[in-house]
Amino acid sequence: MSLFLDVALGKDTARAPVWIMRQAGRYLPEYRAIKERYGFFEMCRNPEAVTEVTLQPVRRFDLDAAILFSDIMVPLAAMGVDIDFAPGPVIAHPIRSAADVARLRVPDQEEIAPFVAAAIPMVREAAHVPLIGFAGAPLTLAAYLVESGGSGDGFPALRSWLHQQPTAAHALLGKLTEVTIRYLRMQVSAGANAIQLFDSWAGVHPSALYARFGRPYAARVLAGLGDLSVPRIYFGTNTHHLLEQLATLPAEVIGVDWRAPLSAVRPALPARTLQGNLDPTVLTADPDLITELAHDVLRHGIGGPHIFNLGHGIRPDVPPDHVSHLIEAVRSFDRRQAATHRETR
Ligand SMILES: Cc1c2[nH]c(c1CCC(=O)O)Cc1[nH]c(c(CCC(=O)O)c1C)Cc1[nH]c(c(CCC(=O)O)c1C)Cc1[nH]c(c(C)c1CCC(=O)O)C2
Repeated sequence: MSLFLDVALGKDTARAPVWIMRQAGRYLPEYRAIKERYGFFEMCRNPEAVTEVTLQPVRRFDLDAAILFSDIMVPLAAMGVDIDFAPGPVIAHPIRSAADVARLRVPDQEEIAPFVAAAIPMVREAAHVPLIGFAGAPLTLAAYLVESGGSGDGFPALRSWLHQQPTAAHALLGKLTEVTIRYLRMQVSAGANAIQLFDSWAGVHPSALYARFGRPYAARVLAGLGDLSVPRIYFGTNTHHLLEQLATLPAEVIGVDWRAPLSAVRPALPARTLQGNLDPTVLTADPDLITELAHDVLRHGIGGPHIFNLGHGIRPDVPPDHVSHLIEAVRSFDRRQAATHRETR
């Protein structure tokens, strides 16, 4: 086993394992060099490029896990969606009607992303740490499909659509759920050691809407992997109002964004490993401040199993040296000693 998998499966260890969301990305010069050669989407579809880019951060840094290099939008191409990246996803024809939904294909497990199936064993062969596979959660994928891209202000077109066309919405979410289960099962059978379900925009919805269109589909995806004995991580941002609902998801690990300290979230999520949650902008700060704020996160993580991560993806303006510094700060923190110190204070 490994520190990352032990903690993901609920072990409360002296040292917190660490990995970083978007750890392969534009802040790394070696990533930018490969992207220049292929372009982003081509890179995602080339097994050698996927393998190389997945390995870049684990070669450079002392990380406890690798994450498959891909994008949550990748499996949607096999459903017949016309996608581009600029750099965020852009959908040529937004999905808005029952007929749009009906046209979407539900491909077999082997058809969804054969290049990912080819890359995973190559990564496993070369990596000395476990590999996290991932997919987007149905409601977050729907956000891009309906909005036809990203949104700076809470995906209003999606939220309107959920109110206007609930039947079409449930049909879309049902198809996305089925494809996502197949896609993640493929990743695990190819060799992924854990999976993360990215529901990045879960938090834009009021609790009642998330209860109808979000949680049930995320729960179905996670339950659909229940027989595979790999840890399941569910990650969303801005989810403080949804914690009661997250507490009943079939996931071993809940990812938390940077807004609230882990100690404030922990009581609502009993018997779960928490993952997070340093504010990503801290990585642009002076190294001494990085250490101080990373140790704050670690102190708030005491009281149950904790995987250290950022509260969302790493940003392109981060100097790679600051990442090495952060990992060193996490490594040097003894959670048992800090807990004793806290009790005797
Ligand atoms: C919402 C979402 C997307 N993609 C993803 C999410 C969920 C995670 C999150 O909330 O951040 C998931 C994702 N996208 C990417 C990964 C790689 C694995 C990793 O290192 O974590 C993962 C896990 C690569 C990527 N996906 C994308 C890039 C940048 C593309 C480039 O290099 O030009 C990378 C490295 C493009 C992308 N793709 C998406 C956006 C919003 C963007 C643009 C944002 C940005 O500029 O960083 C959709």
